[in-house]
Amino acid sequence: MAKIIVEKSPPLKGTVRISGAKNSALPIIAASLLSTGECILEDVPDLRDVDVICEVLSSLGADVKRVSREKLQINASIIDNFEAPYELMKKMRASFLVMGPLLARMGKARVSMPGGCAIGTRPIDLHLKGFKALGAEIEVGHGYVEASADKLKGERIYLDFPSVGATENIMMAAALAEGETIIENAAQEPEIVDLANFLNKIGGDIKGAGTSTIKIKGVKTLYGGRHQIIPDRIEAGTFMVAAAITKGDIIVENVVVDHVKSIIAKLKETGAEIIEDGDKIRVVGKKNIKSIDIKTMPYPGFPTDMQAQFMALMSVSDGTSIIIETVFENRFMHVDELKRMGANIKIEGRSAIIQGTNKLMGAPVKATDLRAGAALILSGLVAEGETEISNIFHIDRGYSNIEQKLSKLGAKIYRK
Ligand SMILES: CC(=O)N[C@H]1[C@@H](OP(=O)(O)OP(=O)(O)OC[C@H]2O[C@@H](n3ccc(=O)[nH]c3=O)[C@H](O)[C@@H]2O)O[C@H](CO)[C@@H](O)[C@@H]1O
Ligand SMILES: C=C(OP(=O)(O)O)C(=O)O
Repeated sequence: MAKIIVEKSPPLKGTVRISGAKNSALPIIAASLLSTGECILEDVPDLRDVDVICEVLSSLGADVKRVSREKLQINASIIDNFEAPYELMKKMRASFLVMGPLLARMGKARVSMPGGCAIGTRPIDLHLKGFKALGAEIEVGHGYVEASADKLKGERIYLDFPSVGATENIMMAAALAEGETIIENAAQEPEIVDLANFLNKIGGDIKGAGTSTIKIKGVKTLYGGRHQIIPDRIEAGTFMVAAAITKGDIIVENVVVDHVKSIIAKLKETGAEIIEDGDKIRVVGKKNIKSIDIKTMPYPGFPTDMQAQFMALMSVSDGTSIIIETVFENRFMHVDELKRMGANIKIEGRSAIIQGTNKLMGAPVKATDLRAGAALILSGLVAEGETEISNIFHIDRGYSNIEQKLSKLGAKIYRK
């Protein structure tokens, strides 16, 4: 099994280009199932998760081609299967996003239950509540969810929590429903806006994405179209933390500044200097990293997907920090691994109390999930000696060419 080795590195310097967002690409690829024409998607990141969702689409009968490293051509004019099997679903939870499009397009869907994962149980009740409200009959059994409807009908749906996946799945199902669907307490993440923009480009009628109320007028047919995926705000944030933790000077380019406001605000609190310039952000790390408190929240709050990376940064800060995780109930798996490297962290319920130290030590550690893996790489950059990270398939789910991108900035990192 391959490992990533990170050695204590000099302050990182240079420019890094951010790839398209994983969390936009996945629902947009799933949404291509709604289209009867050809969809061309640009800036699709070269990631394991993207390969998996493409495999799911192919298994349903869609024609999916990677015409170049970051460009996909999807033709779902013929879909001859409405079942997404366990073998593919178990590789990635986000595969459940094909449920809404399949139901809308075929009137039927049979999709394996996604199951829990390292960061929490991650139920799908809100997705199912939405499908039911649109008129679908739902049956759950033998590890599968089956949904069927002669015709989906628009309805007003209130989400008890602004779930990203449920908002996306309901939005996709409602795009071809009869009449208007209103999602209240919808997720407001930039990836929701990107999905709505894509659906509108191929003939959909969606308003309000990016606010807590989304109105979807169902249309009869969705056609083909071309769309460029937005930049990955979490990849951008991870490199911004790399600049701060190594006390380096990095320009992150291809980033929407508005999407990383909370990350910028928190980095400034740690003392880092941030210079915004169009679609570029320069982060200059300072000698002294100030301790700060963080609470993860749905967008526009501080993203849970940046929690582990900031914990790595707080581990080498000048005082005591508190991080409260409110989005996932079990997203502290990286704590034990960071402690193996000398970090001083205590968990109390949903809070982590981090006492900064100036002495992290390289150690054999394992990536327990995607962002945990990123946090271990960041810690490895400043730890004495060598950090050997296993279970790196998690990292490959969401970071494209991470060793190459970091090496170009001067990091000592390689895969063996
Ligand atoms: C592919 C993708 O875009 N993944 C992102 C998406 O995941 P995902 O779409 O799975 O995250 P959700 O917003 O749905 O989950 C947030 C919270 O809501 C709960 N919940 C969710 C659905 C449901 O039916 N019932 C329920 O209780 C979850 O267990 C969790 O505690 O948003 C998360 C929160 O920003 C990010 O961390 C993930 O990177
Ligand atoms: C939790 C994440 O992704 P997923 O929802 O695909 O597991 C993530 O990107 O950090």
